[in-house]
Amino acid sequence: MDKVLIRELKVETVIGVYEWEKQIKQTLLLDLDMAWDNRLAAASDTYEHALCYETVSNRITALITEKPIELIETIAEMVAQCVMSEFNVQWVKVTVMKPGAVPTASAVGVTIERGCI
Ligand SMILES: Nc1nc2c(c(=O)[nH]1)N=C([C@H](O)[C@@H](O)CO)CN2
Repeated sequence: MDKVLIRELKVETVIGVYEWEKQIKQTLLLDLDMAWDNRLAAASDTYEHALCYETVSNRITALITEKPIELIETIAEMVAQCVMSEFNVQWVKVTVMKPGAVPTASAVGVTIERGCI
């Protein structure tokens, strides 16, 4: 199955379980793999048939920054549900990384897959 990808989408937001985290913004990095049949867009060279990674990126950024969230698991689930319900994507893999959360790791994170191909 074809896919449309977003890599290392950087979102600054209030995220975390501890009190001090609720007072600051931190950086999240998101990777998305979205199942999408790219043949129609390619054959017609028509934007309307493409899954627009820019539109998806903007929507996800708005969604994540709407309100404070505690867990990156919640972010991953929100993003997956949004992409499937608003963009007609049948399968999505979402990775949410929180660089800096564990100083001795370059990043920590979660990955989920939702839907079926
Ligand atoms: N599985 C998770 N573990 C932890 C999370 C999380 O969102 N998912 N969050 C924290 C704290 O917010 C941490 O990032 C503070 O540095 C700890 N563990």
